[in-house]
Amino acid sequence: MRTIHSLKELRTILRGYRRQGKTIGLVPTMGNLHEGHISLVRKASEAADIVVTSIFVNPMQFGAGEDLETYPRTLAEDQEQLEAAGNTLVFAPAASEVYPEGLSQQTQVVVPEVSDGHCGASRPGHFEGVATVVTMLFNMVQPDFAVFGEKDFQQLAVIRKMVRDLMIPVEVVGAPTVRESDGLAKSSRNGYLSAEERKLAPVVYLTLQQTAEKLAEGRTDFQTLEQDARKNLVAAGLRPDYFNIVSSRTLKPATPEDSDITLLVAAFLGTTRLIDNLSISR
Ligand SMILES: Nc1ncnc2c1ncn2[C@@H]1O[C@H](COP(=O)(O)OP(=O)(O)OP(=O)(O)O)[C@@H](O)[C@H]1O
Ligand SMILES: CC(C)(CO)[C@@H](O)C(=O)[O-]
Ligand code: BAL
Repeated sequence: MRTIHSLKELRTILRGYRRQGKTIGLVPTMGNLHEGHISLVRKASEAADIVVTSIFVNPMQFGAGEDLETYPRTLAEDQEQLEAAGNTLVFAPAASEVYPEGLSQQTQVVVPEVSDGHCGASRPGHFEGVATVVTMLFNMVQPDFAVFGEKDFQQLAVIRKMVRDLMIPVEVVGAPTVRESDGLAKSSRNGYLSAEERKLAPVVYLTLQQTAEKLAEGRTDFQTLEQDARKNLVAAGLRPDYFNIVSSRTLKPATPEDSDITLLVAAFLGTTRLIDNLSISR
């Protein structure tokens, strides 16, 4: 497995693979890898000859006061895990390689509507940063397909819409959320939790499950269910950012006619912001 920092070198190597007729799968990440990321790499390696995992903490998707500076950077440990998972190339560029003219000069990709609510409302500019860097990664790697986790449900919806609208010739593949044994979705940011907070964290998934059960029983009083879920999180010591019951297709508030419904949640435990989701069909 090779680690490449320069775009020029990446392009040269990938050109060689493409000439040999090899298929390329991309797994975009911000590093500090865990079993969730590794499941994406394994999925990619089942379908592609060459798997490229990018590791880049993208400054454009972080807002003021967020954790850009403190976000864990653990390249050596990440490389070990990737090697074991059958990854071919690690692309770990510096910010100056991705944004040579800085952020303010950068063209941006805006994906309206689907970016608007939920995390998009709480983190203004976040999905513009994600859509822009993912477009750039697609242009840098030119993969046949790219794998993204369903843990970041809205992000996946934004990327799918962007690829459709801009006719980007990359297949977007979703992969299920990998969880700890107590249900907590694996996330790099779980590492910020104190031991005490970590014990409380499973309530996020538990609340999703309890609400999904009520929906499966046929309840359509969505606002009451959302309020109850928020109260449940508060009672457990969390500070909910949002708990929204939406149409899985549009991410707009669910209606009683919707058969595919997704529950989206973001909540703070201390200063750590956790996100999760659960989809049901009824
Ligand atoms: N538990 C998980 N299961 C499946 N995929 C995951 C999981 N966690 C992250 N991913 C996916 O891995 C890719 C890279 O995500 P990222 O590097 O932001 O990891 P993260 O652990 O979600 O970090 P953060 O704590 O910053 O949200 C994304 O497509 C994301 O959806
Ligand atoms: C897709 C991504 C790598 C873009 O920076 C990031 O948002 C992430 O890790 O989910
Ligand atoms: N996994 C989403 C990346 C972010 O929170 O910035």
